[in-house]
Formats: sequence, structure tokens, C-alpha cells
Amino acid sequence: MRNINVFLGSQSFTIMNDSIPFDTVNQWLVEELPYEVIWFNENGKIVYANNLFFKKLGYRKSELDQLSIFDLNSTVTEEEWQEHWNSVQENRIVNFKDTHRRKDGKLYEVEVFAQFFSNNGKSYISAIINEITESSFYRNLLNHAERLTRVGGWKLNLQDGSLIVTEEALKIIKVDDKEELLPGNIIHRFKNGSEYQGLLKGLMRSAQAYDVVLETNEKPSRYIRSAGQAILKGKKIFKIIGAYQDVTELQERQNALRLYKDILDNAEDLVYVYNRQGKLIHYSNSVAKVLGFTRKELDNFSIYDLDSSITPEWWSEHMDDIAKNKVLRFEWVVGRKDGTKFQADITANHISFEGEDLNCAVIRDITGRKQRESDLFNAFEEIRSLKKQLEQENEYLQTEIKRNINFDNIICTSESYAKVLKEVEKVAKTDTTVLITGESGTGKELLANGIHQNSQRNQRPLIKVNMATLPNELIESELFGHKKGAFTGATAEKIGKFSLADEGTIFLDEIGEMPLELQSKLLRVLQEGEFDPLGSNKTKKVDVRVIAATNRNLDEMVEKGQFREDLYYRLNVFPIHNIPLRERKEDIPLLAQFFLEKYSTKAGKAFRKISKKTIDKFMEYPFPGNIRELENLIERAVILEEGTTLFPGSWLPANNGNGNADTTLKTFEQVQKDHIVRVLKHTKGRVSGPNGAASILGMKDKTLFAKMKRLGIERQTVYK
Ligand SMILES: Nc1ncnc2c1ncn2[C@@H]1O[C@H](COP(=O)(O)OP(=O)(O)OP(=O)(O)O)[C@@H](O)[C@H]1O
Repeated sequence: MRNINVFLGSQSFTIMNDSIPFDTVNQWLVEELPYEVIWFNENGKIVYANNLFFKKLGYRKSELDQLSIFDLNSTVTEEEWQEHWNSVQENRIVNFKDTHRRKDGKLYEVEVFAQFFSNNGKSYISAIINEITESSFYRNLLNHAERLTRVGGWKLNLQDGSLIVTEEALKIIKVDDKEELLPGNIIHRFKNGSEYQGLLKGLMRSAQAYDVVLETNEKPSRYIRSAGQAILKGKKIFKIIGAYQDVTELQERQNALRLYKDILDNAEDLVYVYNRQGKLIHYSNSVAKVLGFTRKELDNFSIYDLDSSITPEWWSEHMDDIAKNKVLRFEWVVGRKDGTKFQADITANHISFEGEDLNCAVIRDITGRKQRESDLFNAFEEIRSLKKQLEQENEYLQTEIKRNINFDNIICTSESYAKVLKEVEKVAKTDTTVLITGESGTGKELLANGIHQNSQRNQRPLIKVNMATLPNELIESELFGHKKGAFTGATAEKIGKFSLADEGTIFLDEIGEMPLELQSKLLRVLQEGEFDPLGSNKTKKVDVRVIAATNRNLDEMVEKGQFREDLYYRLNVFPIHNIPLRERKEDIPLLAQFFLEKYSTKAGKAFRKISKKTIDKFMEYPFPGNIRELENLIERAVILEEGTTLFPGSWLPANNGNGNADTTLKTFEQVQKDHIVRVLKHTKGRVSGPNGAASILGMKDKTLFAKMKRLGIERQTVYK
């Protein structure tokens, strides 16, 4: 058997000459060749044509009998055909270019390889035809594609060392001489040259293909993709071919993408990408780190695995919302694998990627921020409440200052009162509740003040409340405060005196006047240190020292059921009894001198002394209004008299010395009642003002009113 090798450009193939007529395999091969194959006999008649021939020229196979070279080439004469036959017979293979005609008359350029052969005593020409226009078109197309994709090729024949390179390959490597592309030269052009050298060796020695991206040594560097493959002849490596492609732009884009991915992955915020079905299709490293899931778990997760409260309906609406608004921002509680949760701020961005709606959610843990916000809010609330408290304390202190009460000036020379002051000194240092009893004007408030000033609470206020001067219905709100709208007229919130006195002392004057129904509330503060402001369901806690005072007999009131026994015992922990002035008369001269100096200075008078006679008068007088009465008496005298010494005058009480006999027969309350009635008669029923009964009795107006009410004295009746 003799093989005939047919070369077509760079392609080559073999047909087996002895096998005509074909065996099945060979016929199939020729039939399907990508070239037209035609056999002519000596007359130019076509005896065989393959599939491509019929397809290209437009003839049906049944028309083969009528076809000859003259149909294919209308310009050929019979003589020319004969000459051609002879030439092919002589040269065995002839190669030429020609123009052929299709059935529809259209002409096309061809390259023909004609070959002479004989079979069973008959001779034929076999022509293998290739359309030139088509192959040059492909070549052109390839050139364009090479430039477009910046791909250049090379081929190295290992047998003879010959190297073929395309122009684009030279351009990519930026050299003119193709020798520069030889393995020994090219490797120096890349940063990782030794690695590339290894790849080329592997290709040449053991046909190991490669496809890598190399970075050039230039400045700025470029990225060149290099792929190589071996062509084998049997087992022997015969040629190696390869391609270079400049992928700098692509690589830079990829580098940038990698950078973005790195940034995303290492961001503290959690980044998720979900699709419409809720599938988690991308997530940053932080998601696994913060939530505690493994990557394997997350890879198979959907939004429903991460948040069981989400339903498909909700998710679908959420995705619609994001698609409509492009960005949505909201707060959400995010759960971790271990069941713990954190407050998050979520920004959900709509992304349309390859025709799919995606939700890229950036999640920020705002637990710290929330805590700071709440701390700030609480601090603000505290400041607001402290400010209010300070304002009210200030207001209170302002009124106290206006009242001009002497805090430190306790005058004493009597032994009996010195004992009282000793008790005050002892109890002051403790936090014990003190009950000061004694008649009106004996200096109970002064003692309370002394206790507070000498206690550890003296940096905080001493808050005073007089039960007798307050209408019953206001006592509760005055003591415990009220919320806005707690009762008609409560137009604003009011902080009660107990709150104002927090960490300080409260002085509850005339405690005996406290309404029974409120006594339990006071007991609760004394025992638990807590109370509920009017109209509020929020219990307040306070740390207040209580000093109570009364001029009434609480023992008796308890017996009569007018005062709670438990409260009485709670108040009476440390009783201090203030002695009436008539029982410590030795204090009168000193007190009188003290008040003279005080009011003289105030009125701009020259008084320095009190005459012996005046003092004697004082000593005879029982002073039912106690020290306050003495003080008021001197104040009045200083206004009325002139000079440096205070002599007796009309300002002295008229009944001076007379009342003593009667008082022994009557209760003190009765004496008080008689005295008040007498003074009221004297003032013609007037209570207030400089010549009113309160002033003469040395009492505050309100105290006198309260006293009159308690003793059943009616102003009008008295006057009539
Ligand atoms: N020992 C004292 N030295 C100087 N001044 C005194 C003394 N005791 C009382 N006073 C003065 O007498 C006046 C009446 O005192 P205070 O208001 O403390 O009496 P009270 O017992 O609380 O009266 P009431 O029961 O009517 O409220 C005040 O101006 C007070 O300064």
C-alpha cells in the first residue's frame, strides 16, 4: 500500500491510494473532508465528488453524471483540459489557482491540488480544492482577533530550533527580534522568571502544559498571560506552541476587585448578599466571626436560617421595597448562633446583577451606641430632675432667707435649758428621728435648726413644713409632691418637700395637726424611706432625717384616737422637751438684751441697755407666747421708744403679773384660750398686721388662726 501525502497550506493529510474504491472508513473520511474533492476521468467528466462539493456548488448528487470540468470552469477548452491532464500525469501533483463557477453562476477563487492516479487500469485526476477567499478571510479574522484580544502566538520546533512568532506576540513582549522570545531570553523579562523557567522546562521535557499570569520587570509593570502546550509525534515532543496575552487591565481590575473583597471581608460591619429566594449568596468574613457560624453552615444558609422570625411573604415584600427605594435603612435585632442577640443598624442596598435582584445588606452592631444613647438619656433626665430640684430648693431657700430666721443664735444661761441644748448636741450627730415638744414660741424650730446644722447632713438643706399653716387637702401634695393632672388644679408636676429634703433633714412643725389619713403615709417614709407622689404609681426612695415638733399633747391625742399610736412611737424615738420661758426666767435678761441690739440695729435706733425696771416687768410676766412674744415685744418697744436705754412703756402687756394666779387653777390650754380671746378683744378681732393679735401674742398669723380653730375661738363671736 502506498500513501499519498497531500499538503494544503500548513495543513497536511494523507489518502490511501490503493484503497479505491474506498473502504467504508476511507470513503467517510473523504466525504467529510473540509475541502472539495473531485475525481475527473480523461474526458474531463466528474466521476466522484464529496459532500462539500455538492454543498458549495449547489448541485444535487443525482446530477453528477452530467457534470464535467467545463461546468466548473466555463473558460476551459477541450485542448486545454488535455494539456492539463498530460501535465498532471507527468508531474503526479500539480498545484495552481483558478476560478470556479457554482450552479447559480457565481464565481469564486480556488486553490487546487491535482493528483494523478490509476486504478483497475483506468486513470483519474483527483483534485482537492480550497476556497481562497475563505481562508484569507479567516486569516484576516484571526489577525483582527489577535489584536483585539492582545494575543500573540509562537511555535518552537525542538528538532531544528526554528521559531515562528506572530507580530502581536512581538508587540506584547515589546521586542523587534523574535529570538527574544526563545525560552532562555524571555524568562528574564518577568519578575517570577525562575518559576517561568521551570514551567517552560516542564513543557519541553515532559509535555506539561501551563497557563499562568506573569508580571513583567518593567516600570510600571504589566501582566502577561502565558499558555504553552507540546505537540507530540508519537511519544516524542516535537514542537511546543504557546501564546502571550496582555492582561494588564484585566489583572488590575481583578487586583482592585480583590482589594474590594479584602476590604469587605475585613470590615467590622457584616456584609451579606441575598437573592430574592432569601439564599445567602455572599458574606464577609465578619459574618462568620461575629455570628459564630462555620463557613460550611453559612454556605448553605438562607435568611430563614439566620432569622426565624422572617417569613417568605415578609421577605418578598422587603425585596420589593428595596428594589423600589434602592436603599433602605432600619434597625433590627440580629441573633448569634449561641442565641445571644444584638441591636443592629441595617442598610439594605438593591443590586441588579446578571438580571437578578440582589439585596446587599450592611449590618452594624449599635449596642454600644444604644447604650450610650440610653445613658445620655438617663443622665439628661437626672440632670433635668436635679435642675428642677435645685430650682425648687433655691426657691425655698430664697423664701427662707426672706424670713430672716436666726439659725445660730441660741441664747441660754439657765441650767434647765442648757440640759436641753446638751441633748440637742448629742442627738445631732446621729440620724435618729427627733420629736421636739413645747409650747408655741419656745424655740422648737430653732432647736431643729441646731440639730441639722450640727449633723452630717448640714451640706444639704433643712426643709421646713408647718402642718398648721397648710390646708388639709394640700398637705399630702406639699409633702410628697404630685404629678401633673393628679387633681384639679395640678397644672404642673410638683416635687414634694420629702424629695427636696433628700439626703438632708425635714422639719415637720405642728405634727399634731397632720390629718389622720396621711399619718400612715408618713409612717411609711419613716420606716421604709419611700412614698408614692400623688397621681404617680412610681415609688420614690429618699434618705431623709425627720425632726417633728408639736405644742400639743400627742399622748392624749393617741388615747383619743386623733393620732396614730405607731406613728407616735416612731416619732418619739428621741423626745426633746422645750421648756417654756416662764420656767427659765433667768434667760429673760440675756434674751431681752439680745433682741434689743438686734432690733435697734435694724431700726437704726441707739438702744444699748434695758432698764432694771423693764427687766423686772419682764420677769413678772408669764410670757404665754414664750420667746417669740418677748422678741415681738422688744421689736415693738424699739419702734415706739427713743434713747439709749429701754424704759417701761405703754408697749408692756397690760395684764402684766395678773394672770399668774388664775393659770394655776386652769389647764394651760384654757389659759391660752382666755389669753387669745382677751387679746382679740383688745385688737377688736384683728389678727394680722402690726397691731393684730398675732403680733401681740408673738405668733405667726397662720399659727394663731390654726390655734383659734383648734381651741374653738371664733373671731366674730369674740368681737361681738
Ligand atoms: N434660745 C433662744 N435664743 C434666741 N432666740 C430664740 C431662742 N429661742 C427662740 N428664739 C426665737 O424665738 C422665736 C420663736 O422661736 P421658734 O419659731 O423656734 O419657736 P417654736 O417653738 O418653733 O414656735 P411655734 O411652735 O409657734 O412654731 C424665733 O424668732 C427664735 O429665733
